[in-house]
Amino acid sequence: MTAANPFTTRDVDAIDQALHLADHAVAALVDEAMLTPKPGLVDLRGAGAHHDLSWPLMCASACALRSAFAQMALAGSRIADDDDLLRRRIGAIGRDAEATMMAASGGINTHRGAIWALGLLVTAAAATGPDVVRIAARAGRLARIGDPGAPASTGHKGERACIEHGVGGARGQARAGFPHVVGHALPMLKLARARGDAEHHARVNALLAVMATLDDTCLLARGGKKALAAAQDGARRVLAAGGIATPNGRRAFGVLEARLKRMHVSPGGAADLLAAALLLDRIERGVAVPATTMELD
Ligand SMILES: CC(C)(COP(=O)(O)OP(=O)(O)OC[C@H]1O[C@@H](n2cnc3c(N)ncnc32)[C@H](O[C@H]2O[C@H](COP(=O)(O)OP(=O)(O)OP(=O)(O)O)[C@@H](O)[C@H]2O)[C@@H]1O)[C@@H](O)C(=O)NCCC(=O)NCCS
Ligand SMILES: Nc1ncnc2[nH]cnc12
Repeated sequence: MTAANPFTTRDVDAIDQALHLADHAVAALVDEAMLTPKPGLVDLRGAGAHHDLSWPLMCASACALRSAFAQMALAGSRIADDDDLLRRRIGAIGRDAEATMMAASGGINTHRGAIWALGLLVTAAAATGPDVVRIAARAGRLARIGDPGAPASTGHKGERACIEHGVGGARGQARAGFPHVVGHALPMLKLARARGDAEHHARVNALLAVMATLDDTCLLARGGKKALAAAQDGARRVLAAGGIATPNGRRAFGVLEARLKRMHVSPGGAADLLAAALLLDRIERGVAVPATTMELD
């Protein structure tokens, strides 16, 4: 006698979809970590303006988050008719994911902003299908819902920078429906590919398009308004010179990179939003998940 299978075909499909979205999220984080060159950030050349990070650590942190992203995506498809409950559920998974990240990184903040952004996006994608505008809009709606399980204050540097400088930070970006992802990174990725930039150049240009106008609390917390202005101005100059694929753009990129290095600052928020854009790009294009990421757990 065989035991009855407690799972319906719908359950199995939802689990498959959740794992697939989680693999996309991990792959997007790994692609972001390894993208080279990035100004002030960890890349294959080194730790940029950071003293405690490296690309293998960023990749290990990304891989450790697979299960959390899958749980969020599963919640997104299962709790489709009660957004308040869904918000509470993914808040709890997100806080657990932050603890998982800290355990994987030995206590270093590798991906807090990314858990927030990509977590909301995989949750939304599980219920909307591959339309990136709808995914970002639904993620924004979820981010605007209060979470009674969240502490009144995180006490993090980002929150303090938001109060001090009057900016929205990671929360504001999500609540607005990820305008820098949908309106800056993804269009630049498409434009750069269309004009024949190599894929890694297209991705660097997408990062610069985010940096050019983002109120990045990672920069503000470390170097104040001066650092933010240097990053925004430098990114605009590279893009105005034709982007990283051109000789003038590369020269401007060198100037930007040297300036951020001197100031010991890094655009960590823009890096998270690039990863968010790479996630949506993968979903939109129906990219096959590479076998290496499928086998990570
Ligand atoms: C909502 C939370 C993200 C908490 O936000 P809060 O502002 O309170 O905390 P921070 O962690 O300080 O800031 C958020 C991180 O988001 C990134 N970021 C910054 N600006 C923006 C922006 N404009 N738009 C989007 N994202 C932004 C940025 O992350 C990157 O920087 C980190 C590295 O910074 P670094 O200075 O090196 O490290 P620190 O440890 O801070 O300092 P040092 O000691 O090393 O000097 C790196 O992690 C990048 O990811 C900001 O840091 C969220 O945590 C929250 O409330 N979660 C609760 C769970 C939940 O509700 N989840 C919902 C489902 S997902
Ligand atoms: N590549 C990177 N370097 C530093 N901080 C980051 N946060 C997210 N990605 C990052």
